Amino acid sequence: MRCRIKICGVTRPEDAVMAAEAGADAIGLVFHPPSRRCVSEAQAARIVAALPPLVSAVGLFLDADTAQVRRIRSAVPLDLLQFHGNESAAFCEQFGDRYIKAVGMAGGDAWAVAREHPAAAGLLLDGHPPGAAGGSGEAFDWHQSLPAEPRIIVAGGLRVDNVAEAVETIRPWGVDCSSGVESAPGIKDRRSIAAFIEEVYRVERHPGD
Ligand SMILES: O=C(O)c1ccccc1N[C@@H]1O[C@H](COP(=O)(O)O)[C@@H](O)[C@H]1O
Repeated sequence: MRCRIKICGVTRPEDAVMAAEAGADAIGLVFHPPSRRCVSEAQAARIVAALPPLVSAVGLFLDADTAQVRRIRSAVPLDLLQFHGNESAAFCEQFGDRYIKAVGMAGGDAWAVAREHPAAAGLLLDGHPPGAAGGSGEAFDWHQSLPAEPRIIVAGGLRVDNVAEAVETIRPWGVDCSSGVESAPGIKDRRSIAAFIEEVYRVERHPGD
């Protein structure tokens, strides 16, 4: 089974196209105003409009209120929602969209979040402490015991030089990378994205190399 790849924190249409052309399965749009990668609705709509077919657009929220999520959903054609804060299952499910629930692995309990969100399409394990924002480039201990779940997405501090170890150790459904493929916050780097995606493909073809 091929490990899916999401490139998150995209702020420019050209970066979304570049990621898709390099092989990304999904791109992420951050709707969290304090983030340096936060996009406006208009910016997000332009990015999604530039995406080729069969590449998903994921909208990332962090403890946003219902009205904000609804407003953005109706302005931007998103394929999936990603909730990166302390959102309850009832909150996440109210929108009727498929969603990914993030777990802050620095002190977070992945089993508890998995139990609390049986309807989540994905469980994204990130390196940040629960309650803090993600996108900080912090990895978590991939060798710790994790829920045996088919829907795990590994995030947090992934880069071209460590993604192979994460994939080999956890064998996740997907990986998600933001700061590790940037030249500046929100500005994606073509070579880093291409190298990152190639590395995921390589480790799947030649595990253990
Ligand atoms: O990218 C951000 O600014 C951000 C802000 C708030 C919550 C999450 C955020 N990013 C997500 O965090 C993970 C890991 O990112 P990184 O690769 O360690 O930089 C990923 O899903 C980002 O989109």
